[in-house]
Amino acid sequence: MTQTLLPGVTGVLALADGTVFQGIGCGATGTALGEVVFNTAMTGYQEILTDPSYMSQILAFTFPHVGNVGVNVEDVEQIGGGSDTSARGAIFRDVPTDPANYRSESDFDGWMKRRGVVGLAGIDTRALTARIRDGGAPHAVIAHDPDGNFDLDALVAEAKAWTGLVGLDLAKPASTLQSFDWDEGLWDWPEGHPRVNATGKTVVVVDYGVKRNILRALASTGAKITVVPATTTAEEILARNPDGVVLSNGPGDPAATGEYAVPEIKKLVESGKPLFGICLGHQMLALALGAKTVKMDQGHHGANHPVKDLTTGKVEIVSMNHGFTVDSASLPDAVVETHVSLFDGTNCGIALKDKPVFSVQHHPEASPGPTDSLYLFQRFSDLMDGRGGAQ
Ligand SMILES: NC(=O)CC[C@H](N)C(=O)O
Repeated sequence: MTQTLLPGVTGVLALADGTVFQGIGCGATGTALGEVVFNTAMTGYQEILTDPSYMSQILAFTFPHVGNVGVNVEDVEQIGGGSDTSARGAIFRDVPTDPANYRSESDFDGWMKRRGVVGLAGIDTRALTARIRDGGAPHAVIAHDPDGNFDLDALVAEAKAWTGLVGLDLAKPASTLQSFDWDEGLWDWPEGHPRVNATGKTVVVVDYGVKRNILRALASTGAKITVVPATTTAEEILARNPDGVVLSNGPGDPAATGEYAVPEIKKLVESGKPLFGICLGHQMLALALGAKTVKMDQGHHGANHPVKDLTTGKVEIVSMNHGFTVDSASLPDAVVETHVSLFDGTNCGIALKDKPVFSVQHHPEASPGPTDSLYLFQRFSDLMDGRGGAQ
């Protein structure tokens, strides 16, 4: 197979099946390998690109104009690290624009360069999206070279050789190595993120690649928060005698954490402590309860997904970012399905019938929005207070 490089091309996306999208490079130069997913959110590009759950993925934004609000230090979701533990590449319809916003501290393109996010603009993102919709998320290499030197066959071969996210444990590499305390609350204008004086319950958050806004939303309920590494044992967690435990979001295949995380979560469930799982934490909890997880044909990545809370009958518009899902047919009898996606009927939440344990697939912290699901942090707080059930 020989591909023809068009004149003036400085960025390419080479898919494992040999398809090559050619356009204008932006952000960091070099190459990055990953699974290509599209995100339909119209805002929040900085939060999205710094969400650790996008590790080993290349993000295609369906919204065409990106960059107009610039970047700042407040909107970074990752606790530490760069594009090695979040999105590696980004694809845009238009070349990122200069910032025009009072919160902007720097331009988006320069920030991508410093972070090592390889960018590609000027391609037909609608064609790419339609392709992902029809054929699933492809393995690909994104490349940016201002001189336009690309060995397309070699890039396609690299994409083809990658074995992908199934079976890949990324929670451990995305996690903090050391425990730390957290007291920053949810952002509000004009003061920004407040320091919260914790008066409520003590919560241990197990970090599988946690987003800062999960910690902020918890802190804003008054909880005193300690974050611990992904490999912390149930015994070590319980030795801290927390009022509740949160299992965070994170990248990679939940089933690949079966060696170190799932057995510990099982013990946490047995301990009877209130437990709240989010996204990867939800999937791992489901595995610990005996259910199965599978790779989705169509992952969910966006900020306008309708989810129904079956316990109240209410529909919430939520932020989503997942490529694996809990197989609802595999849920054991002790588990109630509490939330479902109104897009495709996939499971979005579970609770245990006889224990204070629940979890959701979507992102209740949802920075930059929507905030419909913030009530779940209160539900967890109430559960720790012994008020209300998990469902
Ligand atoms: N946001 C998350 O926690 C993602 C969970 C998991 N890595 C998935 O893709 O489904």
